[in-house]
Amino acid sequence: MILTLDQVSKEFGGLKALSDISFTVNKGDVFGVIGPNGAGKTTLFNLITGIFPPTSGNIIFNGTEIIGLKPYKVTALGIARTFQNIRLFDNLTVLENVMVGAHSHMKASIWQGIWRTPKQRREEKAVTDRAKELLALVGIKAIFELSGALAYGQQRRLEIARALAADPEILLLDEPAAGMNESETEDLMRLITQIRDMGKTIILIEHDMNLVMNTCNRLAVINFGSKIAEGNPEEIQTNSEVIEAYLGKEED
Ligand SMILES: Nc1ncnc2c1ncn2[C@@H]1O[C@H](COP(=O)(O)OP(=O)(O)OP(=O)(O)O)[C@@H](O)[C@H]1O
Repeated sequence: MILTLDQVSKEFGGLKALSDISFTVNKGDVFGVIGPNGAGKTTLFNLITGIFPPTSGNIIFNGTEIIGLKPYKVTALGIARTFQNIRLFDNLTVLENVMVGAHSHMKASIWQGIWRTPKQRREEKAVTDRAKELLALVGIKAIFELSGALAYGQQRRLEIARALAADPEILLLDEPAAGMNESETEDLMRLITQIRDMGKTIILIEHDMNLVMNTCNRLAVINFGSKIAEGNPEEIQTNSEVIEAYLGKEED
């Protein structure tokens, strides 16, 4: 197992956003988290990535408790994410946006930054080369354009490249298909499978059930902050409580 959530709860004031959520993600999983709007899915990602701590419960990554760690520490340990609302630096180029994602892995100190030692130049070149590889992986060619000039679907793929630049063991994707058309979504499905084949573990929040059922090997269903089911896609699709709470309804 690579990530374990043990009875994790989160309250905001009087609102219980998550109640006693437990599940285990294994290395190489594409683990889906699904459920109606407002169920608590993004809150789950915020807890895993250290945006805020849980009210109670524990989160264990590779045998280490990660509760209370700052987001940059969680990233440095090996968990990177994308956001539901795209968060790119529009005034940086596509390539620079990915290079920013590698920041937590750059070893050269600020003094080396000023004097630009050979070590730093070597490191910079390695980061640039890696960023270009990742952009090729996600299929973006316009690497010297400002990121704001990219089409929406491409911006979502750029976010994935940026998260991968941190070389995470686990990649958290928050609604990566949101706003994508059918062919963009199909490309995304292939990309997710490719990233898994690179040895990464993926946790995916997504409303597109075709994508979820075709890419995930395991799923947890959240409803009103509680986990109502966990299983493989077939088990989830035939679970009557899940159909009642979520799958039977039209989602936006
Ligand atoms: N920082 C916060 N402060 C207060 N309440 C919050 C905060 N973050 C989330 N919530 C509340 O927690 C609940 C769960 O929200 P969350 O965004 O996790 O749901 P979600 O399942 O990701 O929904 P969606 O599919 O619409 O993105 C909601 O009632 C939301 O208003």
